[in-house]
Amino acid sequence: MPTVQVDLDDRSYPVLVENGLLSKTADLLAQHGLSGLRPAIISDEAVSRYHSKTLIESFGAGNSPTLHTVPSGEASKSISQVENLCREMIRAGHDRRSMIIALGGGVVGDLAGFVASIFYRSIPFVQIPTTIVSQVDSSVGGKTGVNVAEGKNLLGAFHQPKLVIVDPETLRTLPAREFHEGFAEAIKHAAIRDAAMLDDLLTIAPQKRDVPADLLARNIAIKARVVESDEYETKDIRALLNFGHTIGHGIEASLPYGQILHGEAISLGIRAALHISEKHSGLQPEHSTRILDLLGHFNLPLTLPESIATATVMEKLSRDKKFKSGKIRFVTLSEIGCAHVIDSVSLSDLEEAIHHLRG
Ligand SMILES: NC(=O)c1ccc[n+]([C@@H]2O[C@H](COP(=O)([O-])OP(=O)(O)OC[C@H]3O[C@@H](n4cnc5c(N)ncnc54)[C@H](O)[C@@H]3O)[C@@H](O)[C@H]2O)c1
Ligand SMILES: O=C(O)C(=O)C[C@@H](O)[C@H](O)[C@H](O)COP(=O)(O)O
Ligand SMILES: [Zn+2]
Repeated sequence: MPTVQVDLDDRSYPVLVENGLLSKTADLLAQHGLSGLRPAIISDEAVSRYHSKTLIESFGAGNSPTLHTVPSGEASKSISQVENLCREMIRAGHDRRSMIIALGGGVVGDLAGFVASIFYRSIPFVQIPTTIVSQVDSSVGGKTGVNVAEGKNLLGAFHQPKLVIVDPETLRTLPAREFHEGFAEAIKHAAIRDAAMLDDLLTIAPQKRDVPADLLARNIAIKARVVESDEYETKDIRALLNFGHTIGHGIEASLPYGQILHGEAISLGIRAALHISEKHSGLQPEHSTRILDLLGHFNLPLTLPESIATATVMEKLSRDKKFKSGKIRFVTLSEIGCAHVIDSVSLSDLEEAIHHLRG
């Protein structure tokens, strides 16, 4: 089975990628030394409706997990849901001998991972991602957390999962819009590290919920290699995974959470970052066009909704975690596959790039 090993000393773990793995979860946990822990599944209502039965049935009669759900969508990535889930788990008798299984997209993974990082001062967790965003990106790397009105992911912790189980078959129940949005992150990985993968992504038919396991695994491996070189984002290497996110997060936080999906906001953020890359890093316009065409292939937005004011995006992005001492650190491409963090981008460059998204 395609497996991506994430090597992080005593926090290392494998990412297993194969159709049908969801129904084998209990055996996989046992094979990875996790069967002695009492499982609590955290999911959202839509994902739970489709997939929690298969997961729970994998445990048979013994060690049956408890199930805790939140409403579907970005608004659930909140500190109030963290408290609800922790209290529900305490009432269900969970303690330090428990583990969390996050079953869902990036919202569930980030939320459940954060709960795991603080519950009884931290318990282990396993990711079972069910969207493209979460399969290629959020389930790997240990960034967990929640949003606040002031901005995206501003509260959180680094907490690596013990195991990631990717079952591409779970994607078959994803609505079209949610399937498409995930490709913004997959395209981001190719754009920063692997030009050839752009052509492989173009072979995916956007109307089908079918992504080859080996292509998923290769895309996941890009993220894994970056995380291994800079787990805590202190060396300007992991920050490269933020390509498209400075303006993208600003756009996402400018509307009530969930109105624009994360991948959709990142598609816009990538277009703005390409524009800045042409001005500041010598990116050739035809390279931008290649990436924009691929975003278009997955029906991703490239034009900013009129209802979003530039000033609001500027205010939200001012809290970007990459900024240091008020200085903007921005991720650009000099060519496809070559990303850099630069500090020559000014506030007026950002404003101009947001304006560019209106055309
Ligand atoms: N931690 C990280 O490194 C990281 C990386 C990328 C994104 N993120 C975060 O991930 C979040 C976005 O994740 P997402 O795009 O997966 O959103 P999501 O988790 O909200 O899922 C999107 C929608 O699809 C539904 N859904 C999920 N899986 C389904 C399935 N298999 N069948 C039917 N419906 C399904 C969900 O109920 C939800 O309504 C954002 O909060 C973003 O900040 C985190
Ligand atoms: O894992 C990372 O590092 C990333 O930057 C992945 C991003 O796709 C993801 O959206 C992440 O949550 C953004 O990180 P943040 O630190 O800017 O919140
Ligand atoms: Zn992202």
